This record gives sequence, C-alpha cells and structure tokens, in this order.
Amino acid sequence: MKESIRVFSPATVANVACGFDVLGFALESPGDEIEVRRRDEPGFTVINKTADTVFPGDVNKNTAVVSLKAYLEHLGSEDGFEITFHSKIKPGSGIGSSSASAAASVFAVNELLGRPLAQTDLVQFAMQGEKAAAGVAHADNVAPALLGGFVLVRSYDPLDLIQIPYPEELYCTIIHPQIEVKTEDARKILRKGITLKDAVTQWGNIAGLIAGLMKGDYPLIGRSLKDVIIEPIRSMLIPGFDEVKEAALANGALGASISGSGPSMFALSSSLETAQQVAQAMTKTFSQFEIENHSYVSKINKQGPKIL
Ligand SMILES: Nc1ncnc2c1ncn2[C@@H]1O[C@H](COP(=O)(O)OP(=O)(O)OP(=O)(O)O)[C@@H](O)[C@H]1O
Ligand SMILES: N[C@@H](CCO)C(=O)O
Repeated sequence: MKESIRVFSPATVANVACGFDVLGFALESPGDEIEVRRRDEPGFTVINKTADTVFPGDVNKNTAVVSLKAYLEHLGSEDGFEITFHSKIKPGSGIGSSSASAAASVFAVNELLGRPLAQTDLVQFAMQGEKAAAGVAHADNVAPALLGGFVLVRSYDPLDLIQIPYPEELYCTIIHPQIEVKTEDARKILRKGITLKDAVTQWGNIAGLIAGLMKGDYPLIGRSLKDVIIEPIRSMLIPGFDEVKEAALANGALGASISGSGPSMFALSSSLETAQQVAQAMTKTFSQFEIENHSYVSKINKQGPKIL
C-alpha cells in the first residue's frame, strides 16, 4: 500500500443565498493542497509549508486532524499520519477554508487505505472538523467539497445528501474584501426566531433555486437567489455590501449574496464574459469604500477532491 498521497480539496460556497446550512457548491479554484503520510507511530503532526497561513497552535484543533481522527475512530484504526499543507485557502474567508482541510484529510486517507468507505460516507467525519471550527457540524461546505457540484442537505438526522444537477454554463464570481469574519462569530449574531412570512418566502426561494438549477432555467435561478433571513443580518458585517451586490446585478449577474458566513461575496452568471464583467464591477465598487479586495471567476467543480 502507498505510504503517502497528495490531494487537492476545493473551496466551496455555502448557503447560496436562500439555502442556509442546506445548500452549497464547489469551486474549481482555489483549494487546499495537502500531502498525507503514514507515521510509524500513532498521533498526528501538521507541517505548514504555506506562505501565509497560521494554523491553530494545538494540532488537535486543526480541522484536517479533527475530521481524520473521527474517520479513523470509525474504522477502529490507531494509525498516525503526518499532514503537510502545501497551499491553503485563507481561514475566515467565507469559501470554506476549514471545510477544504477537513475534506482533504479524510479523502486522502480513504484513498491510501483503498477506499473502505464511499465518498458520501466521508461527509459525516468532515462535519466534525466544521464543528471544531465553527461550533456547529454544518455540511453545506464539506458535502460539496467531497462530492463536487451542488449538494442539498435534505436532512441532517439522518444525513441525507442530494446532488443537484446544474447548467454547464454557470460561472461564479468571488470577491474577497480584506476583512475577516469567522463562521462562529457570524452564527452568534443570527436571530433565534423568524416570522412565518419570512419562512414562506425563504422556502419558496430555495425550492425555486433547486428547480432552476435542475431545469437550467436562468431567470428562475435569478429570481430565487434571494435571502430574507441571514443576509439582512450578516451583510452588516460587510461594509459596502448593498452597493457591491447592486453592481453585480446591474452588470448581468443572475444573483449575488454572501459566500458562506462571509465576508466574501459570490455572484452567479450564465456566461464567463458576464462573470468577468461582474468581477470588475464588484471590485470597483468595494474600492470606492476603500476596502482592499480581490475578485476572480471560477467554474463549478464537478468532482470534488482529486489526487495530484
Ligand atoms: N485547516 C484549517 N483550515 C482553516 N481553518 C482552520 C483549520 N483548522 C482550524 N481552523 C480554524 O477554523 C476557523 C476558520 O473557519 P471559518 O469557518 O471561520 O472560516 P471559513 O471556513 O474560511 O469560512 P466559511 O466556513 O464561512 O466558508 C479559524 O478559526 C481557523 O483557525
Ligand atoms: N451554513 C454555514 C456556512 C459557513 O460557511 C453558515 O453560514 O454559518
């Protein structure tokens, strides 16, 4: 059996406006690149070869280790592993940095061990990494990170993951304002209750978004990419949010909202040209608020993690 493996695990956009905690999709780039090597003795080591990522001091709080421990415990294995990070999504960015690591390690070791578990069965362990990062075992980043594409979390108990077809011509613009918002903090500020009116609007939109993706109905996708519950609260953490969102829509985006818990924003477009125009418009608008930022366009990642 191989003693080491190098894998890529994708960034992800969770919530997707109206699907808080239940919908996410994977991006072709960026992502985490890690190498996992079996150790001669039990335990875990993390080697950081990235240029600018600072990991938690306690290796056992690293989401890659937390998820891998849960996976190995399930298998009854006491093997130890060394995890080397070669590249890393910036933590707290809103595109699933904690998730990419949690998914990468379980995918890598499952491959090293000859795939004792199916890919879908790895999600439950990667969720433990998210719980360590944000206090809640949400699956809307790790499920698309491991399965690729758009994934609906139909149910958490029991875990029921549904891969959702989407139109081939779908492009995501991501913009990262240079501010950090931790998921844990962005969850604490949410209201504990919602009105029935908002609930009806939200579940109409999430159903419409799923239907639009499956039918390749761009106007329906656009009409449904609206969030009346989470965005009104979390957008207060992102200076210029309303103006940047308006700029995206004015330049042809189907819809735009907060990526995950923020501060990144995402916009979906039906062509690469539009997505690039949207990126320019969002960057220009954020810059008017004197917030450093960078933006890029990514296609949807079909496959999830891959062996390098
Ligand atoms: N391998 C890791 N990669 C990234 N963050 C990690 C990792 N291990 C632990 N963490 C911790 O998780 C937190 C980052 O996770 P958080 O969910 O806040 O950001 P994110 O995953 O980039 O955003 P989002 O979940 O909204 O997409 C930080 O406190 C970071 O220290
Ligand atoms: N659904 C999670 C995603 C975090 O990326 C949240 O919004 O808190």
